[in-house]
Parts: sequence; C-alpha cells; structure tokens
Amino acid sequence: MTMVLDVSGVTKRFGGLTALSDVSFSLDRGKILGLVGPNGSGKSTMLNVLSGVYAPELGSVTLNGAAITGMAPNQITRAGLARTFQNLQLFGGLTIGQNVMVGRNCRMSSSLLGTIFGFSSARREEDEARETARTYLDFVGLADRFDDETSSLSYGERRLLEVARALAASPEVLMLDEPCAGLSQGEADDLADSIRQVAAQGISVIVIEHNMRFIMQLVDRIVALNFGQKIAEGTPQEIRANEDVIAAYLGRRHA
Ligand SMILES: Nc1ncnc2c1ncn2[C@@H]1O[C@H](COP(=O)(O)OP(=O)(O)OP(=O)(O)O)[C@@H](O)[C@H]1O
Repeated sequence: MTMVLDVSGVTKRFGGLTALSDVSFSLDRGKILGLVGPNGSGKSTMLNVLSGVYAPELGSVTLNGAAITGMAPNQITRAGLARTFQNLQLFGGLTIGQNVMVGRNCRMSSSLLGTIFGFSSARREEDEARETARTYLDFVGLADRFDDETSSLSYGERRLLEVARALAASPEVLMLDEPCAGLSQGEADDLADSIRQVAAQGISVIVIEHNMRFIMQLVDRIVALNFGQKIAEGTPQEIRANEDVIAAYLGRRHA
C-alpha cells in the first residue's frame, strides 16, 4: 500500500470553538475514505483545511510526503488535491464544457493573453483542455451536453458536472462534500459506480455524506468525528457496530 495523504494532529479553532481537535488519519492510493459525523462535528472544516481554505492552528497535512499545510487553495489543487463543494459552485455564465475546462486551468501554463492573441502554444493547451473536459464529461455521462448552458442541467446533473470539473485537475486525491445532496437514489447509485471507477484508476477519494447507505456501500474505511474529535476509524462494518458512533448520532438526535 502507498500512503498518499497523511493528516496528523490537526486542530482548527474558530475563536473559542474548537472545530477540529488533534485529528489524524491517512489515506492509501486508490482507496475511498468516508468522513462521517453528526451536524457540526467538523467534517467540512476538515475538507476546508485539506483544500487550503483554512490553515490549522496545529498539525500537518502531507501529500506524497510533502507538506501542504498552509498552502493556498490553488497551490494545493496543483499539488494534487481537488474538491467539490457542499453548495454547488459552478459558473452560470459558462457552458457545461467550459465549466470543466476551468477545472483544467491549474494544469495549464499559458497566460490569458496568450489565449486571447491566439498563440499556438496557448491554442494547443486549450485544445488539450477541451479534450480532457470531454473525457470527464463522458465519464459522468454528460458528454453530449458539452455546449449546453449550465442552467439547462438538473440539480443532480450539476453535482456530476462538479465531479467532472474536479477530475479535470488530474488530482491524486478527490474530495467530495455531500455529493448525494439532491440526487435520487438511482442517481446516487450511478455516482457510486463512477467514484469506484475513479478509485480503480489509482485516485484516492475522501467523501463526506449524510446518506449512510451510500457511504456504507462505497467506502473502504470510515473516520467518524464528533465535536471535532475523531471517535472511531475502521471498515464500514466496524463503524456500524461502534458504540461511540451510535451514541454520537443518537445523542445529537435527542439533543
Ligand atoms: N467559518 C466558521 N466560523 C465559525 N465557526 C465555524 C466556521 N465554520 C464552521 N464553524 C463551526 O465549526 C463546527 C464544525 O462545523 P463543520 O461545518 O465543519 O461541521 P460539519 O460536520 O461539516 O457539519 P454539517 O454536517 O452540518 O455540514 C461547528 O460548530 C460550526 O458552527
């Protein structure tokens, strides 16, 4: 097994609130990890730390052995971590294909001027980005919609478009924040198939999701958080039977 991502002792505070407290876990190449926990347990904060939105007060994150803690989000994407967002973040004024090409931008060296003045190197890169975008749109079943307006997509299709855009960055680790929100069970099952194919290509995946059926059938391992602390880690079967996890979910529901 090759470890790709190592999260060690991460603590993140917002004023007096400790959103993450000394959280550690690691992720091997081509494996799928589920991050679960009740509302407010720190899942999104962890994704935001990993993707560079927040710098942690303590702890470190390494990707292939190199520290990425404290890097800016665009540097982290270039280093190999790409993500989708809980609240969709698509560009409404761009076509579906252009939205995916934006995701490829971090791998392009041409300047905007080069593109505007039609330099041949810029044109080549743009052609390559277009091809990459087509490949990933095909992967999520949207290839025939390349030139359509983003607004023509259903909510579920927009989620798939976000996944295609993140994949266009050629990540080593793909992070999905509640990818099933707004999807039908059928669409969620199709998405699970696509994520398995992503992992089979050697890309590691971290997924936050409240849909437990989806998580349990999809992931290799689960890290469970509660009040910012890691309370359990194990296979889906182990987590399902873990008393601390059960108590965390029941406790929040009663509260
Ligand atoms: N920018 C912020 N400023 C202040 N507090 C924050 C901020 N972001 C998150 N928090 C707090 O940190 C804690 C963890 O929040 P986080 O969003 O990471 O939880 P979560 O597990 O993703 O929850 P949910 O499942 O509801 O999305 C919560 O108490 C939340 O209110």
